Amino acid sequence: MAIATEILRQAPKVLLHDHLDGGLRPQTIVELAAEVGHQLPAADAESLRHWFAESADSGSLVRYLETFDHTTAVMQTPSALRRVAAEMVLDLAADGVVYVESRWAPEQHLRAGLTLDEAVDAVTEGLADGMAEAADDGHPIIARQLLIAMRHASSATEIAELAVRHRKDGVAGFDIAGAEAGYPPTRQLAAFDHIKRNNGYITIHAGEAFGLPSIWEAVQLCGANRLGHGVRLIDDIEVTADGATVGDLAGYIRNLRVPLEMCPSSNVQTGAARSVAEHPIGTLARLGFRVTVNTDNRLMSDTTMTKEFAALAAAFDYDLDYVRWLTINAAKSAFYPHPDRLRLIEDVIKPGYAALGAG
Ligand SMILES: O=c1[nH]cnc2c1ncn2[C@@H]1O[C@H](CO)[C@@H](O)[C@H]1O
Ligand SMILES: [Zn+2]
Repeated sequence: MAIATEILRQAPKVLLHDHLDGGLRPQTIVELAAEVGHQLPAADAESLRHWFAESADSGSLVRYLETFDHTTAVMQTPSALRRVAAEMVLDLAADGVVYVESRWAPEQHLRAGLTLDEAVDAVTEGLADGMAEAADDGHPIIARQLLIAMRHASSATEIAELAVRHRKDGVAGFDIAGAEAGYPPTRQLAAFDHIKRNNGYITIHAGEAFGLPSIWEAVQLCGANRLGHGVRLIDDIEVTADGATVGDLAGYIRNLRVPLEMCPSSNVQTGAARSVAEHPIGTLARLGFRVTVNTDNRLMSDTTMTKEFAALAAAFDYDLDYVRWLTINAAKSAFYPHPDRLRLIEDVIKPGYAALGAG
């Protein structure tokens, strides 16, 4: 039986892969664009919402990424970054998210003269605003950030240094994003090396628009502690009538519990999966990989954590206990101190599901 949407919304959820510049409220984009004189492809919030969802639904990661020109364009000042970050926290809290690591690429927010550090400070303040307001509303949430270096750019080491410098401000880790084909993770080896030398945490977008070599480099050469997407890991697995044959790379990832940040709706839009029902998450979860569920870009995919879980529950017949398992997977995989993670699981997640009759 399908889980009621309202139950999924109330269930505590942990979100590890959500782009700050992929989750703006359409109305906020309209207002911020008017302030800076940025020309939008649609005039009002509703048409803009449809424009993003339709344009991102292209079957190509490269075209999907073009839509971000219109979100980053309106996120160039401290007040805009702060507002967008605060609203992100509030929207997620209202959707039942209790912990989020929001990711964004500071280098894309310097066009109006901000320094990298000023940009990070603005987002840090926005996250604090959002957390305070959400707690007042009765929806407490912990919001941290991950800094992204764009994989085609040459500033990755500078961004890695920025991430280390702002660790005490809730910068939980470092990632690379952008077009994957032609930009292997090892291109940014020096940046990953800087993070590792400083005992920082790494997640890498890999195995989304490119296959196993990208995942292998990310894990074995760049030191990824988690994988963004990783859907193509399925290429290393052969499902047989009586089980599955798991290749060496997939076996390594499963054995060492490397978390997979899976984003079903986003993958259908970029063509990494044909449909949610055919998404590798079904097989990977069944085979015991450390699978987590994520939104990637709520604006572009017109999604929420509740919607992602509803789509998965419908496709794979998941019950609330399964949603709880996926949530605990995510909590265990957070770049958050271990004692805090345990507290989140024991004091928030488990009681939250118990109150809804699961666990
Ligand atoms: O699914 C994805 N794969 C690769 N890159 C992405 C994805 N979603 C967003 N971005 C890229 O990350 C930047 C910083 O947040 C975005 O501007 C977008 O270019
Ligand atoms: Zn992503």
